[in-house]
Amino acid sequence: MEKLLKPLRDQIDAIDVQLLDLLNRRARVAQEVGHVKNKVDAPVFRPEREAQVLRGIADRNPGPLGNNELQTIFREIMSACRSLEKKVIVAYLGPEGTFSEQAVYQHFGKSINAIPCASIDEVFRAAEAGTADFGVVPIENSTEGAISRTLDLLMQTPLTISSEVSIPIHHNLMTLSGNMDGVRSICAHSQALAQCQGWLNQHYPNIMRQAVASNAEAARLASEDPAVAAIAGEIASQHYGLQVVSAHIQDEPQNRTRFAVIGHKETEPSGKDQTSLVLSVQNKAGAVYKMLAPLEKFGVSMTRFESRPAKTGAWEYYFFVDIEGHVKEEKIRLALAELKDSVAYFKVLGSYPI
Ligand SMILES: O=C(O)C(=O)C[C@]1(C(=O)O)C=C[C@@H](O)C=C1
Repeated sequence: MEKLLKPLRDQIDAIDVQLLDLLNRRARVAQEVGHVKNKVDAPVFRPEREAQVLRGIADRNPGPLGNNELQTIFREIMSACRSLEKKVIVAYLGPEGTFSEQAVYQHFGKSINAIPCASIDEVFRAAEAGTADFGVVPIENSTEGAISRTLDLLMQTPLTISSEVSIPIHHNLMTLSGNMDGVRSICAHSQALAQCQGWLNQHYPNIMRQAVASNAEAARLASEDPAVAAIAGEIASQHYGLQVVSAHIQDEPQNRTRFAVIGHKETEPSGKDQTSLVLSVQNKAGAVYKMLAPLEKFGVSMTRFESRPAKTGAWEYYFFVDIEGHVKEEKIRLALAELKDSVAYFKVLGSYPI
């Protein structure tokens, strides 16, 4: 066998030499880009450009490598090249081992400084104060709906949404021993407990459930106490030395969470974008219908519509609306100008690639 492998491995070695040369050539060009940007104080991280590069890879890919795998590789190549210009600092809802951390690396690649924060509020503060270039916060879960704290803070912040990341959420039940002998409580973030409640009711109806600050915190508790089981993602089990008792216990197999990347910089059009808005209208018959009329008039598609109580006690609502297109596109500009005139509250949260 070794005899057959040798010439094939020689081919791989020769290709790797070429890849090495090409990667470093690419990195040197990125350094030049960095010098050009430096002169005019332009942002290093350009989400619209990275989205275009990744789309281009998928469009031109002849295989046999899959688009997802190639995009993961190119994400890391860009992350490494970008770090030669500047290592971006990203604040996220920690501790380490959470799905938020996974979202951070999926979006920015590994060549960054990732800073775990204790709360969603702290992520906003870090990005607002400039301690971090960007913040990553959960915005919506496909099973449990909106993350209300994030929506409330998005309304108040001067930051804009510069990108969005969506990741599959797979929950696992884990303990130190890998079985449930002697376990008296199951700990997780309240969202995770809610996302697994059907499974828990069926399999462990008599074990107490306890909501804690994060799934990673639950994993940390389980790593210190054999009577505690945690529900968390795979990274947390590795991080805290736990064994998975049951994998993929979420009630909804397609469970996903969307994260917003927030920062001071607005994202330029990438050719395939969406815009997030917050709107409200007076509490009158037909007001919501009228609010949306300009979108229909200019042929703008709405991809999300979510209402939140305005906390006035008067049955008034804020509407979180996503539309297709970028604020810099003529059609969107016209539709929003008209919409703005007809509503009581109007805020553009950001335009970013989809
Ligand atoms: O095109 C740029 O602006 C670059 O800085 C290069 C590059 C890349 O490696 O392709 C790196 C960082 C940016 O976020 C976008 C792309």
